[in-house]
Amino acid sequence: MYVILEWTRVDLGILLGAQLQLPPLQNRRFVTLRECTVRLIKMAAARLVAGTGSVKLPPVTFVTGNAKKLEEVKVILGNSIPFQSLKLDLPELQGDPEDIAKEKARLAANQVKGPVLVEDTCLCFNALKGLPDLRILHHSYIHVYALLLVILWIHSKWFLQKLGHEGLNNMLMAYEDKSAYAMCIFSFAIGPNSEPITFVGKTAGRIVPARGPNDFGWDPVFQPDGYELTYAEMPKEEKNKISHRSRALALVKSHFAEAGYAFDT
Ligand SMILES: O=c1[nH]c(=O)c2ncn([C@@H]3O[C@H](COP(=O)(O)OP(=O)(O)OP(=O)(O)O)[C@@H](O)[C@H]3O)c2[nH]1
Ligand SMILES: [Mg+2]
Repeated sequence: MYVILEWTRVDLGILLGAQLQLPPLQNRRFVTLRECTVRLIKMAAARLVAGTGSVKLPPVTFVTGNAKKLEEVKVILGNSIPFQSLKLDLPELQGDPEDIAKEKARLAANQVKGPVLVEDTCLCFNALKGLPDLRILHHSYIHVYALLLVILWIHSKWFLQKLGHEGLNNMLMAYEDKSAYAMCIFSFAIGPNSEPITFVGKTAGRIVPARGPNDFGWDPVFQPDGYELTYAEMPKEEKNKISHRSRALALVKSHFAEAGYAFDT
């Protein structure tokens, strides 16, 4: 209640808002009791889970074998979370995307023996019933060519490389619905023996004939809703504002702010 009363005083309101990660005041003078309570409970719960206040963590290791992902993560995270990167080729797992991300985090934490962040990304075609984990088409191929199941299961990355952008478009040729969404799941594990948690970001769009530089996966064929440009054609800053990756990382940042982890520097 104290928070609510004092929130109307802008100076203290801003201070408390920063502490509680409340939405900025902007056009409103009040913040609801519910918002404050939810934030306080989430902070307390996150701190309890993290055991912070007493535990100091080494910097988080972002584990990926993908240099383009790393480039984007560096820009999006900036200095918000102390992290270093490690290039490891983690196995290309199959299954439910959140389970994949968690398993990647477990594998990475076992190798790093400390806090790790990993991510798993997929492109989902709505015409193909938004098949869960249409991770660059290997699942959609399964949908269309069930007999290739075993081969595709094994060669998910190889499959993307072989199919190419034209192949992605051709897959939807029989469908009017070209809509799709890009999904990114980050998973954070505090160490080898802790249960990883996940953060999901999605961006809706559609599949178009390839346009723009061809230096990152399916960026040239994915045009986000509300834009005339594909991810590949957009300036990087623009993609980073609306991307599946930045949306997932916004949740990661909130979690770190709420948990209040203390880091060794
Ligand atoms: O056009 C794109 N825009 C993106 O924003 C994006 N993010 C990932 N990808 C590609 O999608 C597959 C995911 O597989 P993936 O999540 O297992 O990644 P990866 O194996 O490359 O790295 P990692 O698993 O070591 O982190 C890989 O082929 C990535 O190149 C993207 N393509
Ligand atoms: Mg991978």
